[in-house]
Amino acid sequence: NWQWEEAEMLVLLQVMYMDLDFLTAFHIELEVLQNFLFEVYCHYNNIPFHNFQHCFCVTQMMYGLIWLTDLRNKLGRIDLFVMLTSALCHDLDHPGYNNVYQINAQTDLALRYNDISPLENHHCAVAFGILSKSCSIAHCVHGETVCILATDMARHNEILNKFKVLQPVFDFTNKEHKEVLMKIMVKVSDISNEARPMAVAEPWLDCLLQEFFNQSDTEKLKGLPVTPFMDRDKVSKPSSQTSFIRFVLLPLFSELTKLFPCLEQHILEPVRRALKYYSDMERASKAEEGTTKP
Ligand SMILES: Nc1nc2c(ncn2[C@@H]2O[C@@H]3COP(=O)(O)O[C@H]3[C@H]2O)c(=O)[nH]1
Ligand SMILES: [Zn+2]
Repeated sequence: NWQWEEAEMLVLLQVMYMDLDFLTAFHIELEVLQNFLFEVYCHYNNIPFHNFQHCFCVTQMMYGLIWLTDLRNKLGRIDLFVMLTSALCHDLDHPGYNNVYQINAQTDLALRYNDISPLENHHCAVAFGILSKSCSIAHCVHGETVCILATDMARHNEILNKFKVLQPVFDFTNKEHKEVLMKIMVKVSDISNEARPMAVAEPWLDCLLQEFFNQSDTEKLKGLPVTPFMDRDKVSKPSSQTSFIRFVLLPLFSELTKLFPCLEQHILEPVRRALKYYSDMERASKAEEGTTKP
């Protein structure tokens, strides 16, 4: 992904919408789609991680997953449209400071949304604003809200557990089952950097840590509680990744792979390789620490 210019990413997003037949199915004029995509681009901030490039990667992953899992023949066109559009809009106007910060710093967003998923509610509100300008794209806004709100990691276990329970009896025609799968697909796409080749994934980790450290530095400056996994004095690249992969990525990705075994090589294997890479790095840095200590 690092090779694409912003204008190229906009064209690629357009191709994804065209390729999934959304323009014909929903009578969307090409110019309306282009204006919509440009508005989305304008509403992402220039911050280290939650920027337009992240939005592009998440949408691209969703597009890839839809093809790999043959969801075109399992879900309705509108469901696919909701998933791709949710991926596109899921971090709109992200300020670079997470929900915990919003709540502790009592920001306008936290006050507006009563401390309940302030960021995700804001991403939805900004998405509404953009979607309402182009009504031929504003399909099933309810579905998009549900999927975007599901990206709050505070709800991770709730959503994963729901999916686990449905897994053995999963039915693509059941509305409730479908909704949980759509949430899982958006969540998987959102945190899928480690499923990409290492040369792509590692710079993303640098960007994420830059945003994390920026938040914890601000928390220290303002005397707010310091978010431990963002503290530059406590986390390193390998420590951050080994626990994230073990406790978040592998459990989530394995569950989706049970429903779609073909995903094993695409999302599980690269993540296992990444775990080995960062575990080796962690061991090496511990060994080095051991030899340099007086
Ligand atoms: N440590 C770690 N956290 C990640 C990674 N990818 C996503 N996340 C976290 O997962 C979260 C998903 O929702 P957010 O975008 O709020 O913030 C994201 C990060 O906090 C990763 O590769 N490593
Ligand atoms: Zn995201």
